[in-house]
Amino acid sequence: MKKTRSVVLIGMPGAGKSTLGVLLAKELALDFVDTDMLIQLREDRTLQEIINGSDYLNLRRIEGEVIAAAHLPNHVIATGGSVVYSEEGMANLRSFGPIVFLNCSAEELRRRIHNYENRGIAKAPGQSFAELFAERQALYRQYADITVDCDGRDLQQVLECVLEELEGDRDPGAR
Ligand SMILES: Nc1ncnc2c1ncn2[C@@H]1O[C@H](COP(=O)(O)OP(=O)(O)O)[C@@H](O)[C@H]1O
Ligand SMILES: O=C(O)C1=C[C@@H](OP(=O)(O)O)[C@@H](O)[C@H](O)C1
Ligand SMILES: [Mg+2]
Repeated sequence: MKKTRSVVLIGMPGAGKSTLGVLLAKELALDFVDTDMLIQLREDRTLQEIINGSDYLNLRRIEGEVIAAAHLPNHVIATGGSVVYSEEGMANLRSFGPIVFLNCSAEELRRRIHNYENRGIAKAPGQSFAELFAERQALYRQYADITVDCDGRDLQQVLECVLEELEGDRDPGAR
């Protein structure tokens, strides 16, 4: 499938996908979408309500369905941290443009996330942050076309790094 100009942001909750996504969309003159909003709109309830009303696997299942069916050319796409559990969803996202992994250390993420247990994270009950981090890190790396390290960088600096990396990644055939 022909690539569009979209850019897909992946990474742990707290990595900055939603916040950075808007800035990046403005900079690249693209539309912006946060896939968490697509899920909530389809379900007419919040992510936390989905988890409370069923469980984390149901949220992952719904997320996979929504992402696999989404048509998002020419968007900056901020995903939820659990998107990488859907192979079909990730294949669909990749058809729209490169996948950028916002890589943060566990220590930095812990500083940013204060409500790990009730933030709506799609994790197994009792799964520790360290366990979730390790499990996810492998998946983010597997799907990333571009990895940007975010520790020690403010939003503006991360934005500049992402733009620089995208500039060097213009020829998708080279990937
Ligand atoms: N590079 C950064 N430096 C400091 N704080 C950041 C940075 N990127 C994001 N944040 C902050 O971290 C929090 C989580 O950001 P958010 O965009 O919601 O992450 P995500 O969508 O990946 O879960 C927000 O308060 C945001 O302002
Ligand atoms: O990592 C996760 O399990 C999740 C992250 C959330 O998005 P952010 O990564 O934007 O916080 C949201 O999709 C959902 O609550 C599940
Ligand atoms: Mg977000």
